[in-house]
Amino acid sequence: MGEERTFSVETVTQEGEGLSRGDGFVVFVPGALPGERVRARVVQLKRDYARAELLALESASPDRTPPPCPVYGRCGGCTLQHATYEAQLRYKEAFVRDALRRLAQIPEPPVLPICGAKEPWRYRNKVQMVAGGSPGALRVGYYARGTHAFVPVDDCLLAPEEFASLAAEAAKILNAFGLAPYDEARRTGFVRHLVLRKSFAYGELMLVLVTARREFPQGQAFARELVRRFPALVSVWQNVQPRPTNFVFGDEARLLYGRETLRERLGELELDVTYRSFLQVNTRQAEVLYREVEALGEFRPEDEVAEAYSGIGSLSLWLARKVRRVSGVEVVAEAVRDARENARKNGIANAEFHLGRAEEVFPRWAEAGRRADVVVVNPPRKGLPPEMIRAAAALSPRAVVYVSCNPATLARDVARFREHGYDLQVVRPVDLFPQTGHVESVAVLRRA
Ligand SMILES: C[S@@+](CC[C@H](N)C(=O)[O-])C[C@H]1O[C@@H](n2cnc3c(N)ncnc32)[C@H](O)[C@@H]1O
Repeated sequence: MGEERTFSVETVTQEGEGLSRGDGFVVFVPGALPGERVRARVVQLKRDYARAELLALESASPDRTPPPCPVYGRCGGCTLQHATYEAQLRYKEAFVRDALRRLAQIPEPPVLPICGAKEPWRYRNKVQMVAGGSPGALRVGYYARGTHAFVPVDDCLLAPEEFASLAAEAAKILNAFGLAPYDEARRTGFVRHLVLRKSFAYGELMLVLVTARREFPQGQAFARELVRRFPALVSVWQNVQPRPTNFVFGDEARLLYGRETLRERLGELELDVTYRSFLQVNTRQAEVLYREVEALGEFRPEDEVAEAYSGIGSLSLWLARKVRRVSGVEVVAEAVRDARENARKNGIANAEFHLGRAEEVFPRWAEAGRRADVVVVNPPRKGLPPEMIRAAAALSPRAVVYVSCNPATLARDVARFREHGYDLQVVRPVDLFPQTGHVESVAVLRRA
């Protein structure tokens, strides 16, 4: 501990930490890039690894670029702003390839070049901000990495420009109403979060104020004031989260102004998005992702497709136009309702949506003798439970199209699918999250 040394950095992790392996011992140096020699001080020593604080660059990588965001490094959002976008794409391709090598034991993984984003800034259609500051001086921002320490952020460079002025106005109005940020320790105050959404196709805005208590007599006045200043605001909600949890939203909500949903378009699809439904946060790259699913999945007009984790049905509905029938399974009731409504609105009659846990619904289908020509899965970061993999294989599809937001769980699941007779054919990484270490992939597995 405290030792100061020079480290040669070999790779960068998804968390944006440089990794040095001198003498076989792993040292993470946050902020260092592959190929760099850095002076760093060891600040954490564990049995298998250490973490060191970057003091000086002895030789800088040509990938290095000054991070434009003033709170970069303090806010918990971005981890790769100090690398050029071209370098970020190289690193992300390597994350996917390395995970498949290490965790699926595929020496030469069939990874196609990553689809980078045309616009690596201001791409997010949604942000969840935290209320902080003090009574009378409420501000919005984000949590610092891995903690609940408040970092005020005036303008997040991943979010649309109007979010900065909308959040600032909301804070101003709340301060004028004497509404303070909620203080967990003292159990005082009112406002926990501000969630903002934008439809890129139509420019519509939605705001959700998450409060610690239900009583909000100024609610409608708050919404009216904001809408007067932001006519694009079509929907203002209050959500009540009385409990201290990591879930932003509580169960209870009230529409303060306007419509319940935001209108968005993905390709040819018109979507209604409620305030709590999952929509890929990068609208433009979501289209790129779905095009890749369509192209690599090699769907046929006579195909029966089963999609697990279908959300508000955007991918299922995208595919429904190319195949005979799509059946989606999703665990959130509102999302299933949205998906059915979206099917109706788009005049799509060959897509059906089922409420339930995919790992329970798929086995029931298999037991009932149901088959699928292609299974599509798009699970959360933790990937697929083993029973889901078993059930997907039991539908005996000719292919499984796996849309993943986590290369590590993708690689683990690819190895498990192999035990059920499905081999990895191809993977296409798609960058949905520029400036961060996250990477999305479309993997196609075929029956051997
Ligand atoms: C990554 S999102 C995919 C959404 C959709 N395919 C899309 O592209 O917009 C994952 C979805 O899985 C749902 N989910 C999580 N666990 C589930 C489970 N056990 N069974 C079914 N759906 C689940 C979540 O509610 C979420 O909508």
